Amino acid sequence: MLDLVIATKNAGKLKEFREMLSDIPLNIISLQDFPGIEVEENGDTFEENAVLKAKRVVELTGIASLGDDSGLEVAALGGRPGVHTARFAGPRASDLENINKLLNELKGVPPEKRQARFVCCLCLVLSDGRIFVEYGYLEGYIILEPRGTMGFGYDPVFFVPELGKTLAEATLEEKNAVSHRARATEKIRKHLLQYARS
Ligand SMILES: O=c1nc[nH]c2c1ncn2[C@H]1C[C@H](O)[C@@H](COP(=O)(O)OP(=O)(O)OP(=O)(O)O)O1
Ligand SMILES: [Mg+2]
Repeated sequence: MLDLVIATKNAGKLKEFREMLSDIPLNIISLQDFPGIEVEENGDTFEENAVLKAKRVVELTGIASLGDDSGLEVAALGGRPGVHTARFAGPRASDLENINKLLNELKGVPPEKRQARFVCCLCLVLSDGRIFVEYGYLEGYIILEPRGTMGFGYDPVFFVPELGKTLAEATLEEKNAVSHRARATEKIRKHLLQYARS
């Protein structure tokens, strides 16, 4: 069975990928298995960063890699925090600090004007250098107070109308049925199947 390195340090993303890709015969590893690898996420777009992550890992390991760069675009903030979502409240910000910064910036904005979307850009780089890029999106609203304990990142404040709950109130299966990451993964699936068979 071939290895696939998910080019992430985020345990929440990794858990979602493991579940979504469980039917593909690949041995899924991550940067937890390569603690020395640091990727500077200095791109101006999700795509640049997803490509940076996967290319760097292939360069350093020689193993095929899937990079995920994702984030939140909030309409009332003109699309911010966007590519800066992970460091919204500062370079080493925790999920809680980021959520608090977001809720503060949206203070006074009424519920119907709190539309947001999650964006996920995935980049698959094979060891022969071939590159595939796909996007997925999830529309929702930023609620006034965090709700739920599952998931990671901004999940407790992201309400999904099609689920009738926040992403942190959704099970892994429910989140994976609709999420930006799941939708991008569906589009990249055929390339992963082909790689697994190669
Ligand atoms: O499904 C999600 N549910 C909640 N929050 C999410 C989700 N997807 C992305 N996000 C947030 C987390 C982080 O604040 C930023 C991604 O930043 P991003 O650089 O892509 O990921 P990361 O730094 O956590 O891990 P890594 O770069 O090692 O893959 O957007
Ligand atoms: Mg990151």
